[in-house]
Amino acid sequence: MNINLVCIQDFEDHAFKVLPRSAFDFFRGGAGQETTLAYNNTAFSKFKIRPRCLKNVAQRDISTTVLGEKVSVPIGIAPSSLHKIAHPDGECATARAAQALGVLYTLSTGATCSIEEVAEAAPNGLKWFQIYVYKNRKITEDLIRRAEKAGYKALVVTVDVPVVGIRLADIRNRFSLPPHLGLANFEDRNSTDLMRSNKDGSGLANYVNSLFDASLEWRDIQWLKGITSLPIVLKGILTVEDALLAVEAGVEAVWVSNHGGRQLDGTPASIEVLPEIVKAVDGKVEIYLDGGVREGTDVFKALALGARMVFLGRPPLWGLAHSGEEGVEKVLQIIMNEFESTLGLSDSKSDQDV
Ligand SMILES: Cc1cc2nc3c(=O)[nH]c(=O)nc-3n(C[C@H](O)[C@H](O)[C@H](O)COP(=O)(O)O)c2cc1C
Ligand SMILES: CCCCCCC(=O)C(=O)O
Repeated sequence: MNINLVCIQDFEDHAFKVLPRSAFDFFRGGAGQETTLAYNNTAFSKFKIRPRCLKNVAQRDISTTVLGEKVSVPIGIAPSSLHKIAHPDGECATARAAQALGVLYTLSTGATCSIEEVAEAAPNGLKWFQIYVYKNRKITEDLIRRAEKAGYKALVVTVDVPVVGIRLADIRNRFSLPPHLGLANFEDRNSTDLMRSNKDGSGLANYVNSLFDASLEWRDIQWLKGITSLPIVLKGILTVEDALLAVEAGVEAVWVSNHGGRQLDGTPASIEVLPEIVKAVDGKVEIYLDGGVREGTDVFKALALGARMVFLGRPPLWGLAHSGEEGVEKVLQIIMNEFESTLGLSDSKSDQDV
């Protein structure tokens, strides 16, 4: 391990050097002029930490619980697709690293290792499964059955991708699934081949816009609740109105997110809208946040503003690109250490004090 890589930005800089350009752009990029992507990365600096002192922080506990399950830290791994583009071990390596550190891992529908392979690679780690709703509902239902059977503990339903965001870099690069890789959760080659059809731009956009169900409505959450007993987490909420509708729909948690700036450009940073959502939801369900979390101080700020957990999207991918499982572990350790240090320096013993 290169000891010069001491923060998450160092791992991103390293990934820029080693990944093919279209892969790096796919992972890093956002939608449109990337204003939301940039807000996500800068908005944390608007919030300042008020440190207290002399409160005996010799013993610090960074663990917490999420939907009733113990995790070693309130930092989880957000779902992201196509990990084998970053490293041949793909999502199995990411899940193993998460398991080693007691970190919650969320597997994407668009993974390059299957639901079952990841469950086998990290049998003792806490794992959630992220689902997209397909026009062909049977596809979604089958994925849910497999996730239940394989021991995933919650369903993360992503609601901010009725169509794919306009990702200019992917269009310019004609981004597509490399020929040696497949969408491991699908045996049907025809649909996977849609992701390779990049003559007019992004193959990923062709796939999503052809297959995902853009007619999804709030009442479909009842359909999902009716076909699974897993807790449901709604990912991609950015307004008080939708957070309240989510609570009314009976979901277990709301995940505040703008999809890492990859969907609608011009939306606020997720950390900006967190306080109003927390206030409106008033403790009725758990609230999580992702988008631009890169340092332990960001974790602290999100918790102080009412999030129960934060999630990392790109950082594990940078670790994976560096050295597979070991690199993901290193990235996680860095931010866990930073968070523990922030607790100490602000005179907090645990997330209860934040
Ligand atoms: C390369 C990449 C692929 C992603 N794939 C998915 C996905 O399959 N499902 C999903 O719900 N979110 C996906 N996301 C969004 C992340 O879950 C998360 O919301 C976002 O990356 C958080 O922002 P951050 O990267 O600044 O941490 C993806 C993000 C990236 C960067
Ligand atoms: C099954 C393919 C999923 C592609 C969507 C990936 C995604 O959400 C992203 O941001 O990229």
